[in-house]
Amino acid sequence: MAMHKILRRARFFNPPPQLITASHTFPSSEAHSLHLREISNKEVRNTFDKYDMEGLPKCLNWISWPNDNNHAASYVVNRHFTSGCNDRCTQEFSSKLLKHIPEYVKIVEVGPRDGLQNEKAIIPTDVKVGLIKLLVSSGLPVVEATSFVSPKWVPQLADAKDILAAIQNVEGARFPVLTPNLKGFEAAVAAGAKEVAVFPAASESFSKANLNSGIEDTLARCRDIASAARSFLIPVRGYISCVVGCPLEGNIAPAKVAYVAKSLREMGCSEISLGDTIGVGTPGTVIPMLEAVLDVVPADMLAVHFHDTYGQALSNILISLQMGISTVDSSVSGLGGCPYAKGATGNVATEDVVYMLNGLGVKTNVDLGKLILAGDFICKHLGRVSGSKAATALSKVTTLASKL
Ligand SMILES: CC(C)(COP(=O)([O-])OP(=O)([O-])OC[C@H]1O[C@@H](n2cnc3c(N)ncnc32)[C@H](O)[C@@H]1OP(=O)([O-])[O-])[C@@H](O)C(=O)NCCC(=O)NCCSC(=O)C[C@@](C)(O)CC(=O)[O-]
Repeated sequence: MAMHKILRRARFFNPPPQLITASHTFPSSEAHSLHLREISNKEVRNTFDKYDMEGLPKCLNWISWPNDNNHAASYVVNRHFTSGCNDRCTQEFSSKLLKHIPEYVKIVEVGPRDGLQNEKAIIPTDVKVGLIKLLVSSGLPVVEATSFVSPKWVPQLADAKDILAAIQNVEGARFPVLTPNLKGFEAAVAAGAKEVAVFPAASESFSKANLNSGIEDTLARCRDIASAARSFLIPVRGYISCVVGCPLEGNIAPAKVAYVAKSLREMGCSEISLGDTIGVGTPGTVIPMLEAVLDVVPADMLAVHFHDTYGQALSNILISLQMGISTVDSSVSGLGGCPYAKGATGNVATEDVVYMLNGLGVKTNVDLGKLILAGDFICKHLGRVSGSKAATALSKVTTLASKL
């Protein structure tokens, strides 16, 4: 195939990695063949210039940093794979399918808490603190740091006090912590917490399994926390677990979720996060649940919290955005799972959420390249590959770039 055809085709497969892959599949005997490993950057630039390909200057910038991994990664991630290259198509759709999508989405990173709480081997405190700092440096506005729960119930988070002490001077993000009862709330405040979260469930059985108390007793404890928090001017987030399905009871009726949401609102929670704890929801079950909750709590007070057990999290998030919700919980590298919800896998990966939002032209202020570095850091420590599809794909791109 003539080189200009290869390049023209490459333009439609706009991201550079595909361009590179394509180049490897064509014979280097071609007059202007683009065997990137064998020709210099200058020659690559000349080849692109010769064909005056629209959009390719972006590739050239990228190629001009071949030996700087971070640069290449950050370029690919931040410039090439953003809505920037899709502006036209985003605008076309915006009046129809995307008209309710918010311009900005607040991402609440729950990796250090929800992501790690289920890990069996105890992770050193300084690794958790290192992770939190990397997450903050990626631009995430809220990083849920830990939980002040019973160490007998969640041994992994027994170092909650030390974590808060170590991040007292970290600026740029808020660090809420989970508190199941007044004991936990008092310990959190003493350790310097400025925001807390309570976490009742919409399922009676799960509530008992997770908190050793039923829904009503748990709500009473939440009320105690909310009232104590008011006197400290501490905002309280209210989670609801099992909003579409429960590992013990099966399907959960939307009315039950709305009841708990209304109770949390009435006790003064500033934000209510709807948790699909075991990741069974699909848009088919999430929509009626959200409709019921939206009857009692406005969209700007709601967040969604999807686990990705069945691979449905991104579609559920998209639906939630279309229904006016603009706060999304996620966990770097898709870490996570609840120790009291058997079979539940990780939260939706933050990298995947940011990638999707970038593609939609929605602002998050998160630097995907830096976020991927945070994911690499914790995955290396855990000896595990990332659960994020976007991070995995983009890391391959970076590897290719570093070989150029
Ligand atoms: C609520 C309790 C404590 C009740 O547990 P309990 O056993 O009924 O509590 P208790 O009051 O009888 O006390 C038992 C022991 O725990 C101590 N204790 C009591 N409270 C605390 C505390 N705050 N901090 C530290 N220690 C505490 C207390 O002092 C006592 O110590 P002992 O005298 O035996 O030495 C327990 O069930 C618990 O800690 N549960 C937390 C479980 C948890 O963290 N699960 C995961 C988070 S939820 C989740 O993941 C869902 C979510 C939010 O992410 C949304 C989603 O994904 O959908």
